[in-house]
Amino acid sequence: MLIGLTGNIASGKSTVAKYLKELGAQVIDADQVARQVVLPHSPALKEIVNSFGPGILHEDGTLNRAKLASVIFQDAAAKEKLENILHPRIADAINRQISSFKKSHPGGILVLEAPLLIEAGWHKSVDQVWLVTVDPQLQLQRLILRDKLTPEQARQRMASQMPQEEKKKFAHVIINNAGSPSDLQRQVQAIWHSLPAGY
Ligand SMILES: CC(C)(COP(=O)(O)OP(=O)(O)OC[C@H]1O[C@@H](n2cnc3c(N)ncnc32)[C@H](O)[C@@H]1O)[C@@H](O)C(=O)NCCC(=O)NCCS
Ligand SMILES: Nc1ncnc2c1ncn2[C@@H]1O[C@H](COP(=O)(O)OP(=O)(O)OP(=O)(O)O)[C@@H](O)[C@H]1O
Repeated sequence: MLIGLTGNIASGKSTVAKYLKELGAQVIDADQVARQVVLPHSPALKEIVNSFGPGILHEDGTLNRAKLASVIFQDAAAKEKLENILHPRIADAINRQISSFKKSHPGGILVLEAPLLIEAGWHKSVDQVWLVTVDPQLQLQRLILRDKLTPEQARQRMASQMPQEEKKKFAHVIINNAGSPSDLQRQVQAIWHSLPAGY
């Protein structure tokens, strides 16, 4: 069974994924895969330099993520350009991991944690969509605190994603992260234990 775990920025996906791992789930983290495809000398990094210029790299040849973020989160065309370079490669890498999991764990549960699961259309390939939701005020607070962004930068990042209300239409399970971390953990445990027997 493949579960697509999604939610907007700083909604709490990684925290949910951490609790799921404690329960024995295997998790693929799409943000992590996105980092692997842009390692130095990768074809994706070369394409990014061709599109955004050599100034998008640090002196040591690694991607300057903060600089790229400041470009794409205030320019929808630049964001689309980056996604066109990265998403096919991220999808290929994820599909390889899914195939290998299915071979090694027939009938097992695999979680794909992906912020853009629905925007990228990957929700069509999973068995269930689990959506982590959070009130925008709390989301803003948690995002500023975690990533040390200005309120303006945080708002730009939030505005670059599909509104949470729209995502609810695609969700089989909604995990409301308005409470404490232990409230969240209890919800995750309850959902996990309600999965059909055999998984
Ligand atoms: C712009 C980049 C370099 C910023 O890197 P940074 O280390 O600051 O952030 P990180 O990668 O940890 O992402 C943090 C969060 O930003 C949001 N986010 C990232 N990319 C996007 C995007 N293209 N559109 C909307 N939100 C995004 C997600 O909620 C994500 O969880 C990086 O996010 C990136 O390469 N994005 C493009 C690839 C992508 O679409 N990744 C999403 C996973 S499929
Ligand atoms: N219930 C909660 N109470 C307080 N803080 C929380 C709660 N849930 C998550 N957080 C904190 O909020 C921040 C965002 O959570 P998390 O990193 O899990 O979100 P995310 O959805 O994975 O974000 P991203 O899309 O950026 O990867 C983190 O600093 C996390 O520790």
